[in-house]
Amino acid sequence: MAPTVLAARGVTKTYRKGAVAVPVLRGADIDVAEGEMLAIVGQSGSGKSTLLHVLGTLDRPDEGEVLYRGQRIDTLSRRRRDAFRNTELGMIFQSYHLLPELTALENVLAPAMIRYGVFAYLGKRRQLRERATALLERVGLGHRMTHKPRELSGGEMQRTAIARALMNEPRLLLADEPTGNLDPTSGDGVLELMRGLNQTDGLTVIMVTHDRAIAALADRTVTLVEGRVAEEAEGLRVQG
Ligand SMILES: Nc1ncnc2c1ncn2[C@@H]1O[C@H](COP(=O)(O)OP(=O)(O)OP(=O)(O)O)[C@@H](O)[C@H]1O
Repeated sequence: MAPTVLAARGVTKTYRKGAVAVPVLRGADIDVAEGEMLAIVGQSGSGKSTLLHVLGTLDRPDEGEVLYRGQRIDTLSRRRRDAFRNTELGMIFQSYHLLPELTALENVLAPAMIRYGVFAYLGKRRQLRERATALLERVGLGHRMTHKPRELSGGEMQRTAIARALMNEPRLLLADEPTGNLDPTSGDGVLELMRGLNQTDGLTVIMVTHDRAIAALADRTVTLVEGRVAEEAEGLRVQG
């Protein structure tokens, strides 16, 4: 059994809209094993994105703990959480979140610029550009390096976002409805790419989806029900 790389313990999260409290997570527990591809499913509004954001330190739980290799990460300062995300995690989103004024290559380089700071970045520029170029080639975008996001298709934007997520050599890829805005063919390409990164490079992947056919590509599926994480029986997942 592979060791746990990321875990949530008893996580609660309630959003407040005026006087109304909306409890979203009510004691969620999850263990993500090193090297697995895990799908998180659940009805719309069940808290899938909230859980992913908490696991990825974009959001803090009200109660409970988030652990990375056994160390608390939810209690880190904002600065250390930013650094943690920059070096250990790659994240991709349904709407890509690329910087519109930058080319595909510059978007992929951005995490390295943040990691090293401008001066150190300039010193390593050649090797970092080589890495970014190789990543874009790997995701099939060798011919789109100088295109800006508006000049790319949805599938190409998501591939660029994946290349960017890989720039700082993360151990984990967190994906929130990565194919939600894509046509089936582009979506399949993005999923194949993620599966390949998991199987060939050993990247641990956590993917939120509302689509059980997509979840069936993962090694394991968990469901969010009433703010808690329910493990699915193997047969249930296959039947979808
Ligand atoms: N920042 C916020 N402020 C207030 N309410 C929020 C906030 N973020 C999420 N919510 C509410 O929390 C609930 C869970 O949202 P979340 O996006 O985690 O669900 P989800 O399972 O990912 O949904 P979907 O599949 O529709 O994307 C929803 O009712 C949502 O309206």
